Amino acid sequence: MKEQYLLKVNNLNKTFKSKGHKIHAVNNVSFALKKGETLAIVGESGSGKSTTGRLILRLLESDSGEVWFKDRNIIDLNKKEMRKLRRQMQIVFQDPYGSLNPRMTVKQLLSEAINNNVKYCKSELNRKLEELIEAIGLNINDLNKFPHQFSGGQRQRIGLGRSIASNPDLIVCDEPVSALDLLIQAQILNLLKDLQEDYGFSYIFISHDLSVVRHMSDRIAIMYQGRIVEIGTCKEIFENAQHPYTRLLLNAVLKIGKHEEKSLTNDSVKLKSASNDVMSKYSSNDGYYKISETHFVVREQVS
Ligand SMILES: Nc1ncnc2c1ncn2[C@@H]1O[C@H](COP(=O)(O)OP(=O)(O)OP(=O)(O)O)[C@@H](O)[C@H]1O
Repeated sequence: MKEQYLLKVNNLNKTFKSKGHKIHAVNNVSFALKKGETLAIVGESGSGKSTTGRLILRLLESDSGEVWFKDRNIIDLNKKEMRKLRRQMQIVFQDPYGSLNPRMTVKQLLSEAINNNVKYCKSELNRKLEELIEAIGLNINDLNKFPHQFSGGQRQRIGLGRSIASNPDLIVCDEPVSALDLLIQAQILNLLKDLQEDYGFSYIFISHDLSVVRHMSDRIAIMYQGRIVEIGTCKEIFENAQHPYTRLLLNAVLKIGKHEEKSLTNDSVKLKSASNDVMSKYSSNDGYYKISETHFVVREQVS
């Protein structure tokens, strides 16, 4: 793998079996990510975004494909090697509440993450705790509180604190703001950007909402039914989208009007029926969509 890429994903595949049906959740997905870069993965519900994120961190095992992180194909690593590497690859979930142990104080939650695979002495741990609580915009007095004593936005800050505690290189953010109201969303997005500036993380930012990723991302990958159908810089996607499905997602954002940039993609039923119309051109007789390779839009070829 070339030096400049932190992560390179090659032909990743994952199929699930559900009630006798086979679902190709991730279908030949390839992309690369540079150090300090943010790549957004956007698509409607069920398009395979979360599965892609989980495969990259090996929270889920792929059927085939490669995931090069720095100079190693992590698919080949054993459990012990992977556990060690996980300090460098973290995930932030939509609902941090589910991943925060309600019986642990913030101090315990953050200390556990700081000490993950490394043992710090007490004074060094306290110094790291202070630095971390300040970085996520909480107060030193908050260290003794429990998760239920915080708002949703504050809980997301704690989740983020746990993810950055090991100073990772890559953070997969899986819909990190979609459970929050608009004002709090903006605060968390700003925090993510500030942290990236200070610490140099690379982000894979998963969202169903193009308007959320617009000010966050260097590049955007559009996913539809397990495939990346278009990938380009933020400017290219917003100003010169090539794929009909990308244009459909953009229409959903822009329909609201110039002044209030808010996405209609939350209305997944409406979007689903519209996308079925748009994509029916590419549909095969057996009911499964086949997006021909010629409609896969890549502007930069990665090697
Ligand atoms: N453990 C599983 N077992 C069976 N099917 C699964 C499993 N996980 C995901 N799927 C299916 O794989 C497809 C992709 O799911 P995935 O969660 O990756 O999509 P998504 O784009 O992240 O959607 P959402 O935003 O709703 O989470 C969906 O059809 C989903 O139902």
